[in-house]
Amino acid sequence: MMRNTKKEQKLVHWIKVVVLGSGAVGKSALTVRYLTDRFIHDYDPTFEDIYEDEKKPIVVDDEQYALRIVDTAGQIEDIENSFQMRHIASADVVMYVFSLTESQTLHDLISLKDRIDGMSATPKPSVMVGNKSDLTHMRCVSQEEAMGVANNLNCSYFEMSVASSSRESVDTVFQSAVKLAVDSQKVLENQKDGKSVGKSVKSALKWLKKVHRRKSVCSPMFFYVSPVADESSHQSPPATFV
Ligand SMILES: Nc1nc2c(ncn2[C@@H]2O[C@H](COP(=O)(O)OP(=O)(O)OP(=O)(O)O)[C@@H](O)[C@H]2O)c(=O)[nH]1
Repeated sequence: MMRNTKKEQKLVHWIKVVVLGSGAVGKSALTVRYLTDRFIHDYDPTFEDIYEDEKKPIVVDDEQYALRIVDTAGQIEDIENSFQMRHIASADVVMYVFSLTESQTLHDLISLKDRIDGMSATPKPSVMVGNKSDLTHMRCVSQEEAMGVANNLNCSYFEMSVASSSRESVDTVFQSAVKLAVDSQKVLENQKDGKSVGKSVKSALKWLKKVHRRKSVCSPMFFYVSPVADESSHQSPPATFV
């Protein structure tokens, strides 16, 4: 039997995921839960943490991808002039996190994505995570609002509780982010001009205004919906329930 030579082994590529969002929305809790399956109860504001995870590579199209996760600070007001920009500029995918218990964090996310997209010719592949779905009594962002915003911003959307969603749900968020990054790279390679198909922030805000004050719909602990191609079409039903 022939032994595998180094050349025959599958290459591991690195994917850089930058986790962004307002303070205390659960960016560190999400990152640590993914890496260790432990939930951090305490709040300790992050300056910047970088994790490299080669132990559980994510496989997309037969290739292995290891994650480099940058957990950023929640001080996002002047992010353009912050040292975090060097990570954002080199990110393969951006994970925007907001809290379902604070509408302002969703508004912050819209503005943040607009500013970040404006800094490069091609917007970064992005996923959006609505966190803290376990706090049902404090919830003030409905699924409908969040899905509409995600659709308008051309993001995949995940709604979950880092505190109580299953390990598989947490893994799915990162696996989908990697797949999105890989697929986007392939699309860009195929389209030399690679200009954005992203939709305007104006339409995201318009959507929020439209559904504002409507009754929230009951939410499961976790669901995922990918962006739909047609802005005028209705929302897809959740693709995954865990
Ligand atoms: N109930 C509940 N609490 C959560 C959840 N996710 C995070 N938290 C709590 O929210 C607080 C803030 O979480 P962090 O992960 O530190 O938030 P962050 O976004 O990294 O905050 P910054 O470092 O300031 O940017 C902590 O006390 C967490 O335990 C969740 O899904 N449910």
